[in-house]
Amino acid sequence: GHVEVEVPTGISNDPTESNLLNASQIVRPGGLDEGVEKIPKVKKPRKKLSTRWTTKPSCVSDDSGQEFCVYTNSNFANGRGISFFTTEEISESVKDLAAFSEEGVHDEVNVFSDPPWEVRNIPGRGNGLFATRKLERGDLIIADTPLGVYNSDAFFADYGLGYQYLRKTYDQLPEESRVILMSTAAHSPGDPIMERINTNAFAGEFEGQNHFFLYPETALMNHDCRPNSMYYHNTSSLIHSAHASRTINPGEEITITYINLLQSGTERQEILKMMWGFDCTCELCSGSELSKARSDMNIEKIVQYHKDLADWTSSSPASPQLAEHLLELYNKEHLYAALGTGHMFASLAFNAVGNVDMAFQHAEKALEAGMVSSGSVIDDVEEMKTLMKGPKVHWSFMARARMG
Ligand SMILES: C[S@@+](CC[C@H](N)C(=O)[O-])C[C@H]1O[C@@H](n2cnc3c(N)ncnc32)[C@H](O)[C@@H]1O
Repeated sequence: GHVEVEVPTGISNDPTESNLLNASQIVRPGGLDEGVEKIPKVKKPRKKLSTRWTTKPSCVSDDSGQEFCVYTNSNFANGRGISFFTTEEISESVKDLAAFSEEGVHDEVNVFSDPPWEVRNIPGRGNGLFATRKLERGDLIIADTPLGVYNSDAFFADYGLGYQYLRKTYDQLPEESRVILMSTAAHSPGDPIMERINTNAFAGEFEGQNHFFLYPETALMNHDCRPNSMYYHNTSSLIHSAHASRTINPGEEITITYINLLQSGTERQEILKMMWGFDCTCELCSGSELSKARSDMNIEKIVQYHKDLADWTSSSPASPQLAEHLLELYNKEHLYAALGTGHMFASLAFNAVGNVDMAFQHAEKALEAGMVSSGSVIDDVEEMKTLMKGPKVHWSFMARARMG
């Protein structure tokens, strides 16, 4: 038969598509695990890891004969459970991930006994997270594992049968987790599981293919075009964590971005309306025409500077001054989550003209910022570490000075 489910949209975790930034064009991907390193260790009794599916997989094929099956492990993450709707090959490789092979990997996540926030319902935007304590840049806000991971190729242009398989991903979870999943919002009527994926799931690459990840607690965060937190999704531990990207005061709503922020206000509003059904009334979107026009201009400049700084040909206008200007623009635009990228660019730009001291200083700041940056930025961590070990043997050293 066919899997016949419409394609969900998904809050993107894909750096090439709609992360805040895409700095990794010029750098090689590095350690994807940095995002969770600093969570404090708490000893807790833990259940044994199990890589065995707790329900017999049920499968369905598409037109080309590709099979997609529902795989559930109800013991995952200390009994929270997880369901995959993906290929057999991926279901096999998943077993080697830290999420399934490292004992205690989920002991500090999915714990919401004393969070620094509370859930409040705001007319016009549903539930949201509001800070109950003061948070500083880098502080952990929320970390959870997905209840569902769905291969995007398992979604086709029609409905019906496919929904039955989505339903299985849900039915096979432990009862408590089913309640949590159903308590997430759906912004359109339709199939209850499909619509929850549509409204809440994060899109990202997983084992070489695009998938949607449903993190039900993280899903409580509303969108802001100048968010005060930044998330990072670890595809090995399957932990999604959000950290403050600036100081957040008690009572303030904690927000993330659903989209690439380096787009004009009009573009942002169109996408948010189309994909999540709301008119963005964040501070930036409801500002004066003049302030919005200024912001659009700054964003255009930022996008151009990114291109220039990532361009290592002799015609590139990149320079340390240009990188410093980029950092100023991030601050002006309150794009605090992007500062790590700015420092990374600055470090390379200084090293490229042989200013090792400044290259080192910016590399340090880039690493400091790593925790509050998006996945693509964290990939740059290795790059900065290598540069700090030996700026003069790093590929960027004098790279622009030599071009003359
Ligand atoms: C991932 S959920 C966020 C949590 C949701 N508000 C709830 O009640 O569970 C996404 C949905 O929240 C609403 N939403 C998110 N950000 C919003 C915003 N800035 N303004 C209005 N509605 C928003 C939209 O309905 C959107 O489809």
